[in-house]
Amino acid sequence: MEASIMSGIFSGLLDVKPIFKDKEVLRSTYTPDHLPHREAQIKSLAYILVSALRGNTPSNVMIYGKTGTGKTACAKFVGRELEATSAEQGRECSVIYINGGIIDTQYRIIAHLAKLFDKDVPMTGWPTDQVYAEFKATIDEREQIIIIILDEIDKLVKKGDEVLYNLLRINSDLENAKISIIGISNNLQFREFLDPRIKSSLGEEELLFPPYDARQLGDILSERAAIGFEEDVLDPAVIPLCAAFAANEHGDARRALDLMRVAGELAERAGDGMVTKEHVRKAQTKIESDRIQEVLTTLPTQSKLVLYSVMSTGGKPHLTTGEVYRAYMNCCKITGMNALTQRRVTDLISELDMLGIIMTKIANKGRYGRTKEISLAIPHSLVRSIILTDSRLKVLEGCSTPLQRTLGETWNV
Ligand SMILES: Nc1ncnc2c1ncn2[C@@H]1O[C@H](COP(=O)(O)OP(=O)(O)OP(=O)(O)O)[C@@H](O)[C@H]1O
Repeated sequence: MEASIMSGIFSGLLDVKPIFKDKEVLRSTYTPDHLPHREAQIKSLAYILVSALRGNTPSNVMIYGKTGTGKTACAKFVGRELEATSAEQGRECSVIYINGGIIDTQYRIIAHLAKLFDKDVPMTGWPTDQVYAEFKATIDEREQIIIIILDEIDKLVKKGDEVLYNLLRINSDLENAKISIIGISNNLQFREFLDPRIKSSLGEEELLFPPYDARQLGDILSERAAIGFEEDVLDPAVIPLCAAFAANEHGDARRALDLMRVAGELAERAGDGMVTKEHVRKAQTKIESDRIQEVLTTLPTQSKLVLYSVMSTGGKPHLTTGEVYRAYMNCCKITGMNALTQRRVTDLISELDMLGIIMTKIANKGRYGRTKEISLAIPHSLVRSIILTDSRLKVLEGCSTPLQRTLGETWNV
């Protein structure tokens, strides 16, 4: 009996017209075989790396560009082609991808590289010199060229630049193997922070990836849609709308692809059989709200407390920094957390403003001078639900009334 109910549920769902042919190709982790509007950058990178096919060490390269401009996709694509061509020629050339935001210490990077070359190095515990020595000895057993793509290289350097310095000068200790680095960063100011010794060898070559415009994003989406969606499920207005939304932000192809995929998921879940402009608009709202949820959950506890203080003062539309600070001090008392200075809290307020969670505006109060007015930019319920999952702040649950009283008024929460 139960089995027949279950199969009934599934057969009902299977009757719905499928939207996706292959959803994976609509994700940002997928590297397509064709990257429209990046021909020039791909050619430049190939021109630099072709030395490897002649047995020479390619120059190191830095790739700059805002998020979603195809830096990673192009570097991986050229890397894949290089490995395939060198294999055809019988040359040893490997291209290794490392995300510096994930593998982010010198030790872990070298241990990870050593492991890729079958040298068993523990992920912690050895002196760093020993890990380097093992890695160098292993790769130098053969004549080979190793190209390391270091994505989010700026995050890596934030924790110290020794690893870059050491990798960039490793070739002088090697006889047979040679290493080249491709660094990727979406921080255009990154170069300015670098030690001059690193700057000159890392930036031997530099490539810039400009943002896409709406027409270019439209072409990228059309190629992806052709392999990712079933035929005739996209309303013709969907791709131009996704492209226009993403071009408005900053020409981010990842955002455009996410919009198109999420719009498809919403259409599929509703059993609509066709993706329309309405689904794209809903997808835009959903992505934005998911982004805010993520930002909220990863905020440091003190920032959460400041945000809660803004919310706890409830219906009052525009708060001054002083009012937020008084509410904050009260929240500190209730939670037993250390109170920061008003100056520091003002900095945290500015950070929350930049993240789009609160709004601040400077108001002119005539002879009283200028003052900052603060209000919440997201629903109270969202702040409440996420903030209160932080165990140190849980005690604030249901404390809104005392907080209002500290401001001497009774606003509605
Ligand atoms: N020219 C293009 N053609 C097809 N797909 C593209 C193109 N440019 C970017 N994409 C796609 O957009 C998504 C994001 O691209 P990618 O990860 O390369 O961006 P990025 O510049 O490295 O961004 P970030 O700095 O955030 O890592 C990927 O799915 C990628 O395949």
